[in-house]
Amino acid sequence: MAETMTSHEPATGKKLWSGSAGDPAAEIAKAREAFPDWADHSFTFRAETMRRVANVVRAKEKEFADLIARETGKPLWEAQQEVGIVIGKVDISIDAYSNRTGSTTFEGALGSKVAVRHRPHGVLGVLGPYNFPAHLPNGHIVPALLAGNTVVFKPSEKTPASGEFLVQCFHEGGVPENALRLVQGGIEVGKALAGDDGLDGLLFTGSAGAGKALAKQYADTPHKILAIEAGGNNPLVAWDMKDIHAAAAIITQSAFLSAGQRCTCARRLIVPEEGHEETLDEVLKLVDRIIVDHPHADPAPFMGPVIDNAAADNVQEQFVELMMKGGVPIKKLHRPDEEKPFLTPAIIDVTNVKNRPDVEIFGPVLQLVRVRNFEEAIAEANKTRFGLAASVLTRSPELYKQFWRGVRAGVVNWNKPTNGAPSTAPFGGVGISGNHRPSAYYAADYCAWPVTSVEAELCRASIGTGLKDPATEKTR
Ligand SMILES: NC(=O)C1=CN([C@@H]2O[C@H](COP(=O)(O)OP(=O)(O)OC[C@H]3O[C@@H](n4cnc5c(N)ncnc54)[C@H](O)[C@@H]3O)[C@@H](O)[C@H]2O)C=CC1
Ligand SMILES: O=C(O)CCC(=O)N[C@@H](CCC(=O)O)C(=O)O
Repeated sequence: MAETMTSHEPATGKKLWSGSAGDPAAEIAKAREAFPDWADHSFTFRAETMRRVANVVRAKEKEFADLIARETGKPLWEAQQEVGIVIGKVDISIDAYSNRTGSTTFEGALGSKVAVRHRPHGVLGVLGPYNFPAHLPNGHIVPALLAGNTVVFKPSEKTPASGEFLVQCFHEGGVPENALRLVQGGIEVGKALAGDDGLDGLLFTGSAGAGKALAKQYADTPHKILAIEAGGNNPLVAWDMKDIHAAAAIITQSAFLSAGQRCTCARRLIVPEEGHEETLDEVLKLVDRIIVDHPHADPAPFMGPVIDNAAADNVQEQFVELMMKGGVPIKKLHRPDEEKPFLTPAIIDVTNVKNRPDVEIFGPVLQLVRVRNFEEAIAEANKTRFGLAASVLTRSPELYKQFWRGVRAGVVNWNKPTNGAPSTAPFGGVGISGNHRPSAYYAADYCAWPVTSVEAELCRASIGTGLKDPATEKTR
């Protein structure tokens, strides 16, 4: 019998959704059946269908944002932003398909033409995380469908309702039911989907640990596409800022947006030993004003709860571990109600913690590291196996240049937060943050394979040398 699943509102504990886990093999079979027809449609047809999907989402914007806010706990304004990004993804992906994977022809040798065209892989799986239950899977689904693939999508087991809503929008917009299949379930269903022989590739967004497990699972199938978008232990260097208030706002947004549940959130604030106190005071003033509350509360909160009690327990344990290793809390992590996953923003000085765990604390915890000079700041920024996002706050273009060249990350920003990356650019990380298949604008790349054809309307001999001339018996 299929496993029963439920999802609960993190802010209230109320049951939001219940259903059954699905069967990935059955869904892949349906998507396989739909593939030839969907791939045979013109790109224009598929692009128009996607635009209709965007219109459906637009028409349901309020309802969708309300659901996302309730299911994830993120503030309503942030859920509204997420729905806006879902809509915007369609035009960006249409543009990206043409720019990254469209068709080109150019002159070849001996009057031939060289044509480069792209073809879809077949049936692609999409595994989504809970923190952006619509935007991130949508960021794979739209480019995959546009390129002519069909898709089987498994949302996070923590946000099944948002995943289901998203798929309904595609179907209402005219994507055939079997061209996009929904399969609900947890890790075991994810593993079964990823490992099914009928799948031509997998587009994954989630934790680095799961990414590694999937890379192992795919070791025997190097011919299958595997795109991994994982998390980070992201550094933010606050060095020599002119406007301390603005800098404090950037630091606060970087660390605590989405209650710290963005892969791009700053986890480490790296500051000069001498003269960082003013910046820190300003950050603390701002942090003290942060409202942590229900997603629909009035006044609107900056942060909601984290996704569930288990996640809150985990963040609390990681904070205590840092304290036990010698970390000095500057602003303690509080959980006002032990039964609920609301956490207040926390800052801890870990400068003297030896063997700091290089992990992603997926919650509102910022670790402060004091360093003696800018070289040390770059070295500290690179003290991680991850490599997703990094940012430097400095007045000096030279220091930014040094930072840009010295830091290993897929997103390297100057006087801007670590998060809030644009969908109009490639997005991905190095190290264990990914596998060199950046998504967002470059998602088009892994959704289609290029076919190069050297073409001529008539056969013409191309061997000119190394043959004997029949008339003279001489070698040409
Ligand atoms: N680089 C990026 O674009 C982003 C990365 N993330 C990362 O995602 C994480 C938070 O999301 P979570 O939902 O907790 O991630 P997760 O890794 O626990 O789960 C993601 C999805 O993969 C499935 N899954 C987990 N383990 C699996 C396995 N071994 N085999 C097959 N499927 C498996 C889950 O059921 C879920 O659908 C954070 O680490 C965050 O940094 C989140 C958003 C964007
Ligand atoms: O995928 C895109 O279209 C752009 C990248 C993006 O949305 N990045 C987000 C982080 C996603 C996450 O943390 O889960 C950001 O930079 O805030």
